[in-house]
Amino acid sequence: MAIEVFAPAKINLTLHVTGQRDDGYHLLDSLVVFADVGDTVRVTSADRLSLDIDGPEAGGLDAEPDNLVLRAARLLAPDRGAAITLTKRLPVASGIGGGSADAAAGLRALAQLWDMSLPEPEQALSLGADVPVCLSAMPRRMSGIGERLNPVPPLPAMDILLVNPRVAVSTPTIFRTLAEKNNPPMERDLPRWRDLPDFAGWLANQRNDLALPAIAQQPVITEVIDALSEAGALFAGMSGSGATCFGLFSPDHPPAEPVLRRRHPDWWCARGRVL
Ligand SMILES: C[C@](O)(CO)[C@H](O)COP(=O)(O)OP(=O)(O)OC[C@H]1O[C@@H](n2ccc(N)nc2=O)[C@H](O)[C@@H]1O
Ligand SMILES: Nc1ncnc2c1ncn2[C@@H]1O[C@H](COP(=O)(O)OP(=O)(O)OP(=O)(O)O)[C@@H](O)[C@H]1O
Repeated sequence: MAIEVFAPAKINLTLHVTGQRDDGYHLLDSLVVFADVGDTVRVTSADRLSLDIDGPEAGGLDAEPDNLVLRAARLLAPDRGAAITLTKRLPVASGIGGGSADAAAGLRALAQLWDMSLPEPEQALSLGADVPVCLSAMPRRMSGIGERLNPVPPLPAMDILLVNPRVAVSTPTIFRTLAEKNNPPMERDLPRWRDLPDFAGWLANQRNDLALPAIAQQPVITEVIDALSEAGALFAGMSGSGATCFGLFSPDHPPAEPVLRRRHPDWWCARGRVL
């Protein structure tokens, strides 16, 4: 039996860093969505645990024991076997949760293969702060260090363009170089957005507190955000700790993607729909 689970890209539309715990982890308040752009995890029965990686972004990763898909398998059942194939389409270390999305998809696929229940969010968190939200794979307001998940008001339909300037960014380094750790959260109750322009206007007044330290390390991020705005995005920003940026578009007015691709042939670029 083969089971295939899609691992959608995670996008932090907002990312407010509101404090730091004694163990060094940061407290967040983030509006997280997913896109129909992502990796695929496929599992089949086998005596021992193995991982193959293929796909256009496979070069960025080795099938080492610390691969998050293998760590997810061992968390679920330390001694069981399965042959896992990871098709990698999301750039590695790019702020769109690739590893966490793969871990969550791996947990789903293997829980089905092995007829087990999924781990609790606290357990999933031990694989990575983004794993609980990736397990939900729905728009969520994420807080705590990533373990508290709340529903959000209905979002308008939107298309998304993801662009990565092909620079890898280390999440711990960006958190470490963030100057101010105690920033205000989003408003207590999120508004009921009328439509996409209303939502984009609201986003323009929110923040990604990791953008400044990420831009200090990789100034090209500013160029990416500008290019997305030039391509007609109603709102453009950076996801997670970068360097991937996103532009939001009305489904009726698709982005000027060919122009962007022509001007920046080296950048990774993927267009999709917000799920
Ligand atoms: C930046 C985000 O992508 C926003 O969604 C996440 O908070 C990061 O999630 P992730 O990559 O799954 O993070 P982890 O693998 O758990 O942590 C990587 C490193 O980032 C830092 N980290 C991560 C999450 C968090 N709330 N506070 C932190 O300070 C820690 O130094 C940690 O060692
Ligand atoms: N299946 C995987 N896919 C991607 N990275 C993985 C995977 N397994 C382990 N890793 C390691 O995890 C690190 C972070 O990669 P990932 O792509 O999850 O970062 P990210 O997109 O910045 O995530 P986030 O948005 O959650 O911060 C990489 O340096 C990589 O070596």
